Parts: sequence; structure tokens; C-alpha cells
Amino acid sequence: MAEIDLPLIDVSQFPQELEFEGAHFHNHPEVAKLEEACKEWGFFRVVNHGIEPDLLQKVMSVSRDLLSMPAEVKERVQTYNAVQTYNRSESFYFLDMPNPDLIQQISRKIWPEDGNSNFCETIDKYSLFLSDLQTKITKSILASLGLDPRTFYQCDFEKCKATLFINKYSCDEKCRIGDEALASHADPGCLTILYNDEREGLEIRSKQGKWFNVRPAPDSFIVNLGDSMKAWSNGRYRSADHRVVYRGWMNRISLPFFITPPLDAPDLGSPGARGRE
Ligand SMILES: O=C(O)CCC(=O)C(=O)O
Ligand SMILES: [Fe+2]
Repeated sequence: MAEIDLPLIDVSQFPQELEFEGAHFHNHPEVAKLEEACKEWGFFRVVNHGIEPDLLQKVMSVSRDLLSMPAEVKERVQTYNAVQTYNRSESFYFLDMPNPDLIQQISRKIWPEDGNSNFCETIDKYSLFLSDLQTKITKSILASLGLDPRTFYQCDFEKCKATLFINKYSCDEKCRIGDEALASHADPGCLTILYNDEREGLEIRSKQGKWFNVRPAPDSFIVNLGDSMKAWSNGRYRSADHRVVYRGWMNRISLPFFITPPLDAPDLGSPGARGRE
């Protein structure tokens, strides 16, 4: 299986002025790199994102605590699933993030004695950081299409919804290297910010239809564009097929943060003639 290192996007290099109205930045070097990555792969890896490695470790650790609870405890949570499409896997999802009340409700169901404030604070802090990161990335994607950052508000990107998943893929002795743990798919929404443990297994399909194994890299996030962003860019940007393949591990944890358009933002849901050709 061919391997790739995803294109690296350094968030600290994005122009600060992206926050201001009326500026155009598609010639900025980091924004140009982003444009290339979105066209070529629809996937990139984000570094210098400002999230402390310590917080990332804590997020993994509280996710493991949650997933290692007995099945009958996990089943108290409505959004706990042994999802069929995730072969031999289980997941929790948290809607409308950041959402401290929901995190507490879920935590109290799992740990009724004390509500596990460490879990709540860690997941809350993490989702606040990720929301901020997704805003920066989305504005930079708009800039890379040659658009004014105000488009973010004019086209209702700020109303997008974020859902955090905590997934665990488990394999037993019957698993064989190359078996699909998550079948090939494209994400339907705007953007996905994915953090996973250092176990290999994520594969993405190139423009030419060839599968590549994504080499893991610590302390960074994988970002991919979904079908809504592809449609919104009038097909200029890819929403690439990807899958998870078993590579010899017993367990693999991944935390996708899905950014999806709200139902009341028709402008975002439909492709328009925007951006430069
Ligand atoms: O677990 C992964 O690395 C990828 C997950 C994914 O693609 C998804 O949940 O849509
Ligand atoms: Fe996906």
C-alpha cells in the first residue's frame, strides 16, 4: 500500500487580517498551499494549531476512560452506538458543540457519583478550541477561493453545527490486515477535523482513484472537506473518499469533529457561482 504524508498547513501562518472585512488573501503563501491541498486531495494536515499537546493527551485519556466503561453503563447514553457501518466499532456523539450542558448530562449518566468534572472540562475546552480552529480554517478556505472573509457570515457558515464523535474500532483475532474497519465514504458536511491515536489505518483515494495510507503524525489534525464544501466550491475542491483499514491493532480511537450546514441555511446547502475560476 502506497503511503502519503498529507500536505501540511501551518495555521499560525494564516494572515491575521483574515478576521477583518474586505481583505483578499488568495495570493498569501499559506492560503495558496491550502488551495492546492483542497484541489488535489480535499485533505490536509494542520500544524501549529495552538492546541496544547497536553490537552490532546488528556482528550485521548478521557475518551479511553469513557469507552472502557462496561457496556450496560455506556448504553445509558442515548447517543452511544455500536454503529453498523463502523465494522466492529462503537461510538459516542455529542451534538451542537461546544455544549457544556450536554457534556455534563452525558457524564452524569456514566459517572453518577461525581459527574467526572475532569471529563467535562477536558471535552468542553477541546470543543471550544476546535470551534475556533474550524472558523479559522473555513475563512482561509474562502480566501483560497478568492473570496472576501465576510462571505463566512453572508453565507451562514457561522451557523454551521459541530458534532464531536468519540469512536473506537476494535478487532479480534479474526481480523485480517486490510479488512475494512470503516467502509469507503465521503463526509457529507462542510469540513471534518479529525484527531486520532497514532495507529495507522486511514486511507484516502487520490484523484486518479488510487488508495493511499495516511502516515500518522503526532499532535496534528487531519482536515478533510465534505460534499457540502465541494458543492459550494462548484466542484473546485474535492470531497475525497476515505476509509479505515485494519493494520494489526486491537483498538484504534478516533475523534472526528464534523462541521455540517444548518437546515435553515439554504445558501450553504446549494452550489453557487462563487469564487474565481
Ligand atoms: O477514524 C478515522 O480515522 C476516520 C473516521 C471517518 O472518516 C468518519 O468518521 O467519517
Ligand atoms: Fe469520514
